[in-house]
Amino acid sequence: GADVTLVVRDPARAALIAGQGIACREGAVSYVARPRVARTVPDGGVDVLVMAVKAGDLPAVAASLPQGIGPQTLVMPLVNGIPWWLAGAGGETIQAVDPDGILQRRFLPEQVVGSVVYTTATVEGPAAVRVTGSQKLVLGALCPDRTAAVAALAQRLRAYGIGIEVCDTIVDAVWNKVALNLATNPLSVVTGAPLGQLCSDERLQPIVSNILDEAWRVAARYNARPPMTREDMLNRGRAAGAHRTSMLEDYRKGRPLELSAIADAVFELAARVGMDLPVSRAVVDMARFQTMPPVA
Ligand SMILES: NC(=O)C1=CN([C@@H]2O[C@H](COP(=O)(O)OP(=O)(O)OC[C@H]3O[C@@H](n4cnc5c(N)ncnc54)[C@H](OP(=O)(O)O)[C@@H]3O)[C@@H](O)[C@H]2O)C=CC1
Ligand SMILES: CC(C)(CO)C(=O)C(=O)O
Repeated sequence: GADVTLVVRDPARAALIAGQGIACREGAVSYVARPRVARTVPDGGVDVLVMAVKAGDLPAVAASLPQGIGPQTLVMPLVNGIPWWLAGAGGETIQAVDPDGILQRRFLPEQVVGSVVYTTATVEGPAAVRVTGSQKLVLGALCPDRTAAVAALAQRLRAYGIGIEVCDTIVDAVWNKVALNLATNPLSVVTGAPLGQLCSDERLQPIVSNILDEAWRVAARYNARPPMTREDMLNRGRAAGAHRTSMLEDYRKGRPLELSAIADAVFELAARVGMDLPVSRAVVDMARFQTMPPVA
């Protein structure tokens, strides 16, 4: 297999995983993954850097990378929401996701692999992960002359059993997933409902549909054409059944909500073209309200 190093910043957890590996459950299949474990990203010799952290942690990750992560390293952010690179190469940044412009400065568009993650994964313990349902990773080059490099990476990942779709228009795929996240993640925090219920309950499903429509209207203003219809999205959500969104998981654990990338960045891009998203804003405001300490 590939030579994989898992970067774990917590020393106790790093020692645990180095000793016993990670117990993985994928549907009915269980196995132990035994990657090499490090506390920081190795300085050199890295072909592909996978950044699977919450969007708000990306600037800190970028700031901590060693010099050895240079233009020769492909960088694959497995992160929900509007990616920093959607700002383009013009020097403008998306404040909500890249407030100091560090991501835009640290990574060249040529080295970034645009990525969209469809999975339902839950961390069950310090060295245990569970994945339910089907998984898919959509990859695409940001620059046309990097298409072959991304195709080669996809080929390698497929050989390890990862479901990969390579897409010529990764921006469309990004907006597709952003719409799903904007429509379901904040509402899951407000209601506590799992995905299946959000997309089928007669009181919640219309809210989800309205937010999907709002997100698609913004996407259209940026010339993106998300490939899924509203009904495709609702069916995907229904199929996820009792799965709780990653944002609801974070809320229940008292962790920060990933609203900057999933909501604020969409509002920022919408405002640039003179649009407001009233239903999305109302639900996002309520989700934020849920995280405030109770009034004494
Ligand atoms: N879970 C899911 O089903 C799905 C998640 N996603 C998206 O994937 C991304 C990752 O989500 P998920 O895996 O669920 O998130 P988790 O919060 O479960 O895991 C994120 C991990 O990132 C680690 N981390 C954060 N900052 C650093 C750093 N500077 N150095 C090293 N490690 C760091 C955290 O470490 P520590 O434990 O030390 O805090 C944590 O283990 C998010 O954008 C999410 O929205 C997309 C599709 C589905
Ligand atoms: C499962 C899904 C699609 C829910 O919106 C997701 O991406 C998440 O939980 O963050």
